[in-house]
Amino acid sequence: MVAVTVQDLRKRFGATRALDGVDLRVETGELLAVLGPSGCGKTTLLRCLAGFERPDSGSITLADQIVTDHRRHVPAHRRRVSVVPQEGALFPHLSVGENVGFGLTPGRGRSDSAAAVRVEEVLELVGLNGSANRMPHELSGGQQQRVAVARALAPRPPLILLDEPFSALDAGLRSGLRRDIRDALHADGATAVLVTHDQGEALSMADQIAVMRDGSILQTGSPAEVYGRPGTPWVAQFVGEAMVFGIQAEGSLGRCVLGEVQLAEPTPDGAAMVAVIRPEQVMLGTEPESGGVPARVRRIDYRGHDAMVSLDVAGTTVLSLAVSGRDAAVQVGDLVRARVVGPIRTYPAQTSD
Ligand SMILES: Nc1ncnc2c1ncn2[C@@H]1O[C@H](COP(=O)(O)OP(=O)(O)OP(=O)(O)O)[C@@H](O)[C@H]1O
Repeated sequence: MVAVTVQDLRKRFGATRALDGVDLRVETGELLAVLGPSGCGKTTLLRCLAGFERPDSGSITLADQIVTDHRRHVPAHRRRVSVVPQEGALFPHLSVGENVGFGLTPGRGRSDSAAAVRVEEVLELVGLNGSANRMPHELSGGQQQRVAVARALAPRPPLILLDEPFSALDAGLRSGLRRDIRDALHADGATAVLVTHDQGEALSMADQIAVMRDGSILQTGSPAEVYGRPGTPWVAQFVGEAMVFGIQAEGSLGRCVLGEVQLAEPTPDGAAMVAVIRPEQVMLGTEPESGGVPARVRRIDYRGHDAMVSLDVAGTTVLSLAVSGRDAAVQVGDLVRARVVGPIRTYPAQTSD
């Protein structure tokens, strides 16, 4: 079932086209991440969904109700959309329980005790059971964001908007928090849109990713689809590490700076193409019979369980991802061999983005 439909949404600020025809669908119970670089229009899209901003044209349908089109603009407070901002969302003078229960007004068939049960339920979902009587200043930044998510979940809104909710937190804290918040949203059956410029956040949390650039959605798909079958070289480079090389293709084989490679799809002979190669597709060997092409190790960025190895291959910089304890151990200055494994995706050379 579709929970949110956005059609041809447009919004200009003076000469800037912040939204340039955005189309989007979010299924009920799904977490969709809108991923794009700074200034691509993510916040404007989020504000239009929340009802804080009125677009110039296009429509938004929320739970089968048109909330924005050329005639209508349902105001924010009547959309029942919950927003989890970057930080500082809690009322400092209210306890955790009072913060979470804030939107749960008694009446309309809801009793105080039902509200209290719901408060405990959502606090448990975000891993903060038994914290209802604590005050916000007694909590860490990560715990405060958990409370903000619990508060967003509590009234069972048709849509929860998360605006880079972990950007103010330490990197070390973020991965566990992302996992817990994703699990809490799923366990409650919530429909959510997360806006972020952080590809790691989008890949690890989202059911679907919509990649945005210059006010438009370039590609929508599952994290595996967007990473494994990027629609354009730009998407490949924005979502993960990717190298783009010129390639001479002949049927299902291609020749590039890394030698002969297998192509994911046959290419028309003679067509000008580029290849997109990910660092994990470049294997290093230390023996002459390893195959591939000669490469000089220029730099190693060690990251613990893996290392990003920067190579010079005939004057071109090539990256290889080496997994500790599995791949060849190399040193800066070594002459090695670099070989591409697996099928390579190609794109017409004129595809600039
Ligand atoms: N109220 C406004 N007045 C004028 N220009 C605006 C306004 N809001 C946004 N813009 C412009 O619209 C474009 C999109 O901005 P938006 O904030 O939606 O992007 P973003 O992807 O959320 O960026 P960031 O990640 O940096 O927050 C930018 O060029 C921005 O300068």
